[in-house]
Amino acid sequence: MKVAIYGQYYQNSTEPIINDIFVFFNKNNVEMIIESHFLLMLNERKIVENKYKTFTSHTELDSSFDMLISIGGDGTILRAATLVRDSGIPILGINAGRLGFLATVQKENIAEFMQFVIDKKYTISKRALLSLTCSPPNEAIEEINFAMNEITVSRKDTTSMITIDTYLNDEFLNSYWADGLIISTPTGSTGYSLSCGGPILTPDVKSLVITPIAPHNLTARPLVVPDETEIRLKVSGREENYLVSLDSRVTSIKNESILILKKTPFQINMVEIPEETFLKTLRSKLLWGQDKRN
Ligand SMILES: NC(=O)c1ccc[n+]([C@@H]2O[C@H](COP(=O)([O-])OP(=O)(O)OC[C@H]3O[C@@H](n4cnc5c(N)ncnc54)[C@H](O)[C@@H]3O)[C@@H](O)[C@H]2O)c1
Ligand SMILES: Nc1ncnc2c1ncn2[C@@H]1O[C@H](COP(=O)(O)OP(=O)(O)OP(=O)(O)O)[C@@H](O)[C@H]1O
Repeated sequence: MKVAIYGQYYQNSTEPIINDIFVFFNKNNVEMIIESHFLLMLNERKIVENKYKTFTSHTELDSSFDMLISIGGDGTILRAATLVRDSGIPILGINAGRLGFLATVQKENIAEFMQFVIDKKYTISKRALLSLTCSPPNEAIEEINFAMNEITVSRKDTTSMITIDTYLNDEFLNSYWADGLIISTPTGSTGYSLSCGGPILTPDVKSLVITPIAPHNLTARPLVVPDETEIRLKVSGREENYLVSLDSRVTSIKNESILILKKTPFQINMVEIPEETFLKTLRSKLLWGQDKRN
């Protein structure tokens, strides 16, 4: 078995996590290839010997890898997805962060959960992604053109709201007058969209959510549409530019550009361990069942 290991940060809590993973995988003859910046951080603190092979970019992650293990929070998983891209390599997230909606394996139970990995007792949860075409083209988007959570347009350099003309499959939907608009995948429905009043979708639902950010038309509400829908946006406002973000990556776009959002032809495979299902994560992160009155 061959796994890629990825993390963005080093903190004191990293050492025991790394220790648990490395002891377990070495004992079970699992080959580990470590992302080069992460290995450098670990080497500097003398946590890991220098004998491990490294990878530096997505081009080195091929089908010979069985899995990528992401050590961090949800932000680290979003970055891990940009390494894996369309290779199909499943991602398993070990939660060293705070919320850990996507990074589901808790750091306290690493050996137990890694045994599921070795025994192949896990399922794959396929996550639909969104991609963006911008006219005129925008280079910043083209390098990594997909979002696992959401694509957001939002106002820039101003408190003045923007107007977002929105079309679904060429049919006019609405002109949102708002701080911005979020187009979320089912995965992203528990992220930014949820904070703006959007519904939660389970990851296997074949839909997208269109959620306005603080709309001034008070009747504007989150809308769920089929994920085959082509969504076209045109933004206008007092400033010349506005922001577009794909998950954590942000760029500036000129007003009146045409944005077309579509589901990508590939998906990201997330590893789901039997005891750490989406519903269990939902219950625990949203504190469902904690109200002692029922
Ligand atoms: N007001 C908000 O809720 C808000 C604002 C901006 C961005 N975000 C989210 O943050 C993501 C970018 O992450 P970052 O690390 O760069 O920013 P960050 O460091 O500000 O983290 C944002 C928070 O969103 C959580 N999060 C991310 N994806 C999630 C998901 N699918 N389900 C539930 N929670 C999720 C993370 O756990 C973290 O607590 C965006 O894709 C967006 O979904 C949320
Ligand atoms: N490799 C790591 N080792 C130890 N702690 C980490 C590591 N990576 C991340 N963390 C901790 O998790 C925090 C958040 O990480 P990250 O940016 O990946 O997630 P996030 O998007 O903020 O999500 P979350 O709210 O789930 O933590 C970091 O500030 C840090 O405290």
